[in-house]
Amino acid sequence: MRSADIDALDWERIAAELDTYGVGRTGRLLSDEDCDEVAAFYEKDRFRSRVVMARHGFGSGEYKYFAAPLPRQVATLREAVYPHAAAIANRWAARLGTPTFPETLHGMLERCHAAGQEKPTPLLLKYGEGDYNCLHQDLYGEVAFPLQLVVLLTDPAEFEGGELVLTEQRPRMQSRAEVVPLKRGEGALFTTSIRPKAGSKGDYRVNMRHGVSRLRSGERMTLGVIFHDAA
Ligand SMILES: O=C(O)CCC(=O)C(=O)O
Ligand SMILES: [Fe+2]
Repeated sequence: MRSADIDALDWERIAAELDTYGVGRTGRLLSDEDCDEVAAFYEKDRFRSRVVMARHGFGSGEYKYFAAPLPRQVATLREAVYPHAAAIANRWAARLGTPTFPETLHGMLERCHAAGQEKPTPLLLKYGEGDYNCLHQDLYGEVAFPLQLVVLLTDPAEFEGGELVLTEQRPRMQSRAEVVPLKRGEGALFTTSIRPKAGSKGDYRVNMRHGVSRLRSGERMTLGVIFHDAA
């Protein structure tokens, strides 16, 4: 997809869903051809590290962080989605009374690099039967952008289970879960950790985590796009 296609997504709806639920489906971000091309990188030499999730207690399955330079499709997505995500992040920052974020990805990455966070964080994740991803937050240092993107690369007809799950921890209340069904090439923009939520007595802070439920059969691949770099 070109950045004009990304600009043409229904950002008003996506932002409204993020405000209410902490996650919004974006609609299609990658063509089927791009999904295949991005997934095929998994077997190529384009990564800075590979994580076998079971070794760290993160779940089961594996993922790889892309090395710089990022593949064209990934770089375009990260750059083109960022300004729309930053508009949402900055409205949240105003509500939370926290510092704002640069308007461009370039500005955000400069801030990361100045803080010693220089490693790219976009990643490919691969799950087979029985694999899952424990609830977590993708924070890699002091500098953190509050939203991130995930794109489903596999046709959902090719696997069972393996749902993207988010939990929302509310002060002095029980946690709420949200499951996000995605089509192939579709993305979900979601809260990395803290967001403001409107309540009857004004805004309060909720803490979110995300993960993936157990894959019952088949194979599932996703592209994760995190907007802050890692130390
Ligand atoms: O595979 C998924 O749907 C979620 C992966 C994930 O944890 C991420 O993109 O940060
Ligand atoms: Fe994650």
